[in-house]
Amino acid sequence: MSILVFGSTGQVATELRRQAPEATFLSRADADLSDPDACAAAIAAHKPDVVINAAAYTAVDRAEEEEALATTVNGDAPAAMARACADLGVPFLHVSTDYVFDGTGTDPWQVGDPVAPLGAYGRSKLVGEEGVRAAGGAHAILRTSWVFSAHGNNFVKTMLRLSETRDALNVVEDQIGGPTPAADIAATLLAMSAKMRAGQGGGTYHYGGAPATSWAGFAREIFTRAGRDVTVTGIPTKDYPTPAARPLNSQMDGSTLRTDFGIDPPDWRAGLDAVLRDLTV
Ligand SMILES: NC(=O)C1=CN([C@@H]2O[C@H](COP(=O)(O)OP(=O)(O)OC[C@H]3O[C@@H](n4cnc5c(N)ncnc54)[C@H](OP(=O)(O)O)[C@@H]3O)[C@@H](O)[C@H]2O)C=CC1
Ligand SMILES: Cc1cn([C@H]2C[C@H](O)[C@@H](COP(=O)(O)OP(=O)(O)O[C@H]3O[C@@H](C)C(=O)[C@@H](O)[C@H]3O)O2)c(=O)[nH]c1=O
Repeated sequence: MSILVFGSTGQVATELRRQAPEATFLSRADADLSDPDACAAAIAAHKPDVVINAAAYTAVDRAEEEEALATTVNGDAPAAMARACADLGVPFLHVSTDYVFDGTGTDPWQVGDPVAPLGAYGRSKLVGEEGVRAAGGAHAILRTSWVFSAHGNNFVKTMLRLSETRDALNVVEDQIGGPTPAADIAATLLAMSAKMRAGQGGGTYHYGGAPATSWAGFAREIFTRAGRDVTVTGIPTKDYPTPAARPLNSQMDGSTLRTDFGIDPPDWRAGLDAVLRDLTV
C-alpha cells in the first residue's frame, strides 16, 4: 500500500515517519497548504493508495490574527486534497480537533454532537471537516486532542522548558480533556488506512487519551514522571487570559472508533513515559 502523507516535520508526521518509513512525506517545500491546488496536484501526480493529511496551522492564539491563512491551510487545502482523492478513488484520512466544540457540559463529546468553535483555529479546522465531507469520497476525519510528543511544540515540552527556570507554575484546572500521544495517533491512522483501503469504515471519529484530566493535572503528572520538583497551582481559566478561548470540556467519546476499527483510547500516562524517555536519549 503506497501512502502519501502531507506533513513531514510535525508531531504526528514525525511519528508516522518512524512507523511507516516507506511512505512518501511531503514537507512544506514539496506542497504548501496555503496553495490548495498544488496539494491536489501532488496527489494526482503521486497516485497513492491512501492519503493522510498530518499538516495544519496549529498556532491557536496566532490564528486569531491570521484567520484567513489558517482557513486556507486548515480548511481549503484539506478540501482540495479530499476532492483529489475522490477523483482518484482513494481514501483520505484527515486529522481534526476537539477545538471544534464549544466546551459546554461535562459529558464526553459524541461524534454527532453540535460543533461551535470558540476561536479562529477551531473555525478553520471545521471548514476543513466540512470540505472533506463535501468532497464525497471515502474519508475519515480523526478528531484528537492535546497532542504531545518528543518533537515540535507541545504542552509537555513547554512545561519541561519552564521547569528549567521556575519551581512553581500556575496552570488552568477547569479545562478538562484527554492528552494524546502523537505516536498513538500515527499508529491509529496507519491501522485505519489499511482497513479503509480494504473498503471498511469511514466518517468522523474521536481519539483522545484517557483518563480525562485538566491541564494542571497533566502538568503535575509531567513533573512527577520527569522527576522535576515544581509546584503546580491550579487556577481558573479567567486567571490565564489568552487571545483564543479554549473549550472547558474537551473530553471525547471514542466509541465509534472501537466499533468500526477496534481501536480504544490510549492511556496517555504510558505515552508520557515513552516521550520522557525519548527526550532523555
Ligand atoms: N497539536 C495538538 O495539540 C493537536 C493537533 N491536532 C491536529 O493534528 C494534526 C497534526 O498536528 P501536529 O502534528 O501537532 O502539528 P504540528 O504543529 O506539530 O505540525 C504542523 C505541521 O504542519 C506543517 N504545516 C503548517 N503550515 C503548513 C503549510 N502552509 N504548508 C505545508 N505544511 C504546513 C508544519 O510544517 P513546518 O514544519 O514547515 O511548519 C508541520 O509539519 C493537525 O491537523 C492538528 O490540527 C488536533 C488536536 C490537537
Ligand atoms: C504554558 C501555560 C499554559 N497554560 C494553559 C493555557 C491553555 O489553556 C492550556 C494549554 O495551553 P497550550 O497553548 O499549550 O495549548 P493549545 O495550543 O491550546 O493546545 C491545543 O492545540 C491545538 C492545536 C489543538 O488542536 C488542541 O487539541 C490543543 O492541544 O494551558 C497555563 O495555564 N499555564 C501555563 O504556564
